[in-house]
Amino acid sequence: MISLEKLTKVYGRGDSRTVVLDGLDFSVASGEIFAVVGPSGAGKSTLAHCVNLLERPTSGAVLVNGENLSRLSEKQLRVARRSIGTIFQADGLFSRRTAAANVALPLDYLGATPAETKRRVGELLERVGLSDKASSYPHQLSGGQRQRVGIARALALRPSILLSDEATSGLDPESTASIVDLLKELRDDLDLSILFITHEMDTVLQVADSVARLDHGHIVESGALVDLLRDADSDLGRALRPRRDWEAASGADGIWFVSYEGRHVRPDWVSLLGAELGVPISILGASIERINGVTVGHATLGIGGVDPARVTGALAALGLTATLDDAALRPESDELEDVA
Ligand SMILES: Nc1ncnc2c1ncn2[C@@H]1O[C@H](COP(=O)(O)OP(=O)(O)OP(=O)(O)O)[C@@H](O)[C@H]1O
Repeated sequence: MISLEKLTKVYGRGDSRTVVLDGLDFSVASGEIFAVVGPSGAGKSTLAHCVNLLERPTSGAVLVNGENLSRLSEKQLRVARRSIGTIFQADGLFSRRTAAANVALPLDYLGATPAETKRRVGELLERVGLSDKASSYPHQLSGGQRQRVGIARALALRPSILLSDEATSGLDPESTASIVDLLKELRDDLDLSILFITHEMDTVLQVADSVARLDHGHIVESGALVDLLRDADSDLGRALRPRRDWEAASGADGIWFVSYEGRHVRPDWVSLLGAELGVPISILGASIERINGVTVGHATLGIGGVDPARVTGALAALGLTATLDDAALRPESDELEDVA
């Protein structure tokens, strides 16, 4: 478990004083992937550097399993940092070392015996599905494979926390999906707390259990991913939902946007809704995803010529809530562009 308590980072003094992180409070439990999203300049990189104590916070605390890392001396910190493994956007591999030798680096640094190192590196490469690439050099690996080597190296010292700083940015969708699957496996098998910092909303949708949105150094919204997606009033939930539905809907009349959790809803709810309202319903966009073991559906419906209160009532009778579209909800509004 990692907790931030009133974490604050200020650069400069006097007129050039900039508060980059302003009293952040959140925790990432063991077995949880907590994503932090935010626009450029929100403070994401600064947060990553403060979490692994590459930079000292100006005030506030970073606690790992109850130990306050921000109070430790440099020497104590070197030991404590082993509990946090970090993966970066650029995998940071040494080009003249094989995959195995890259993974071995932290073990070499700690003075592990060659036999111990060999055994552990073998385990780690197997863990990330690269046993057959031990002798390959970074340039002989794909971007996704290089990132797997980076993950194996981050796990070498058995951390309880994994910090992912834009680790999937720049990867193609297939490699991203495979890294996301690997992170979820690691979360479950090793009970890791994973702090996943990114600007990629699509990836958040695939990977996160919980999400926080950072803006100008503040957490402006946070919650469980499933709850945010179902909350018709959540800006973050709206920004996270698949955009194709909105594109399909633009320009049409009487557009309703519905998000629902599958287990509470009858599969034939759209037909039932049409029968209740006595009008045809156009399905302008729909998608169903499994998110953290829960089926979450999104549907964009065209329902013309019906009093909105009747639509809301009929949806409520089916256990659904919905938003009637208006311009302010469209992702092309500045506000939502900023979120991503
Ligand atoms: N060493 C520094 N001195 C002064 N200001 C800094 C320093 N490092 C970062 N900042 C400022 O802090 C703010 C947040 O920067 P940061 O790099 O953490 O944002 P970010 O969310 O990671 O952005 P991006 O997604 O573009 O990388 C920016 O306004 C930046 O100019």
